[in-house]
Amino acid sequence: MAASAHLSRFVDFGRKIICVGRNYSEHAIELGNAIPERPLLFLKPTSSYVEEGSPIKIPFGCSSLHHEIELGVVIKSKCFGIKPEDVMNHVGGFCLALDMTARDFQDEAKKKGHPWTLAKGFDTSCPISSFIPREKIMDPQNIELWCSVNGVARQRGSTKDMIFDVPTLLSYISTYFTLEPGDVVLTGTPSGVGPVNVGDVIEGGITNDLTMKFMVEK
Ligand SMILES: O=C(O)/C=C/C(=O)CC(=O)C(=O)O
Ligand SMILES: [Mg+2]
Repeated sequence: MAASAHLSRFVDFGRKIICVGRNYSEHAIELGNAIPERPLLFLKPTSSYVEEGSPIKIPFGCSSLHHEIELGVVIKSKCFGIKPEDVMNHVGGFCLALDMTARDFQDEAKKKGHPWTLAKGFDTSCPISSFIPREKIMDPQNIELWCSVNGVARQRGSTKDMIFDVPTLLSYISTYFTLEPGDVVLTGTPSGVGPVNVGDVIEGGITNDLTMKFMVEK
């Protein structure tokens, strides 16, 4: 099946987008957070997906929209309570994603002890690349991720530096959520997150391989 057909499958299935936060110590530190002892999870609705060719929209009232480049893991088969050594059998492939974050909304929510739903789950908060078949990424812990804004480098990191690796994350998540075909797990962002404004062009990629480009609009 063509890669694009796989993409429409996982988007059309419209299951869950499970996100991991603070999974790179340099990023946890840059925002003044402690290193987590267990994976920190939150969800985005599938209405947050946006594909290349459509813009990222700044949510109403947001004055600090941040980019976060992340490796996404696409689930191919239903599983629950899976051990780390078995969980990769349920992975169909990967994708690149931006966990767009209304940082001002998030800061306010953090102060009040409120959930991050508005900060992380608004429409267009999950720009996503085309599907990357599993065979193209033999080792998900050896991927270089980068992100630039208007051609200026902002983020560059290696998935080697994840605090919790992909099998550990998926196994942990599957202890609490049934993972289903089409679910996407965003594995956290390396350091270098920062603001974007109307008219900016965000590009992201995996070294020497897939790239994606999104324009920011009001
Ligand atoms: O706690 C914060 O201030 C911010 C945390 C995040 O936005 C977490 C992530 O989404 C991430 O690390 O990728
Ligand atoms: Mg993130």
